[in-house]
Amino acid sequence: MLRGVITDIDGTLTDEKRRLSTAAIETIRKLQENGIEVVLSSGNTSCLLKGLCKLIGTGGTFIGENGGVYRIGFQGSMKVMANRDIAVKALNLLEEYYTKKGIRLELYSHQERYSDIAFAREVPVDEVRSLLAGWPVDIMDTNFAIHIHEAGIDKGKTFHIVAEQLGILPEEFLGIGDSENDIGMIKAAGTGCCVANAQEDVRNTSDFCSSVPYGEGFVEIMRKYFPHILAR
Ligand SMILES: O=C(O)COP(=O)(O)O
Ligand SMILES: [Mg+2]
Repeated sequence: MLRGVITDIDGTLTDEKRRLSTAAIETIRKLQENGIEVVLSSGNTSCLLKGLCKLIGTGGTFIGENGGVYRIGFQGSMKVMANRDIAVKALNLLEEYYTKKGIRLELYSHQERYSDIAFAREVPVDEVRSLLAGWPVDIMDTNFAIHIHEAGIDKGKTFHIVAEQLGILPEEFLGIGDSENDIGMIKAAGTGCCVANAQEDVRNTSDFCSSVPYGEGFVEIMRKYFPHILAR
């Protein structure tokens, strides 16, 4: 039986311009009010996630920075899963290389990150991967940003810890997302889903993919798996 939902944010609850779907918010509220634990899981920062949990109306548990940070409930203290130093060193190398080419990387929320670094997708991710070949880091392209963090961290690994602390088995969760940073989480959840705009490798990992994209796709999937709560 499903007891929890772990959901990506950008591209799953939002559209391509990062605008939240109000229908998805309503759906999350109904799930949470009916005893389904909804966990937000994003590449974004803990600052943003803390606000979103409150404003959307979840139980306060989140995973941020692609698994690099997490918190259990509103009262939990935030835990950091990775050493950020290696990501910052990798960034220094990239900045040195791109500055010589006259390119300035646009960093995202640099001061608010505890475990990773993120920047705009204005340089080819394959080039970033080859510049950092052999470094003990993972590089994620989320369609919204390029992220770098210490190797071995991802939403899926941190999800296992979060599920245990919530007292819900990973198999009792529905996991849903849209891009490569969601694959570990979608695989780890008992039911793995993606929205119609998902990257090809995410579609191939999922048990079910919605017919419509973004927030509407999220709602379609929740109605399919929680018909008793979300009957129209
Ligand atoms: O922060 C990003 O790059 C994407 O965030 P997401 O994991 O919520 O899609
Ligand atoms: Mg996403």
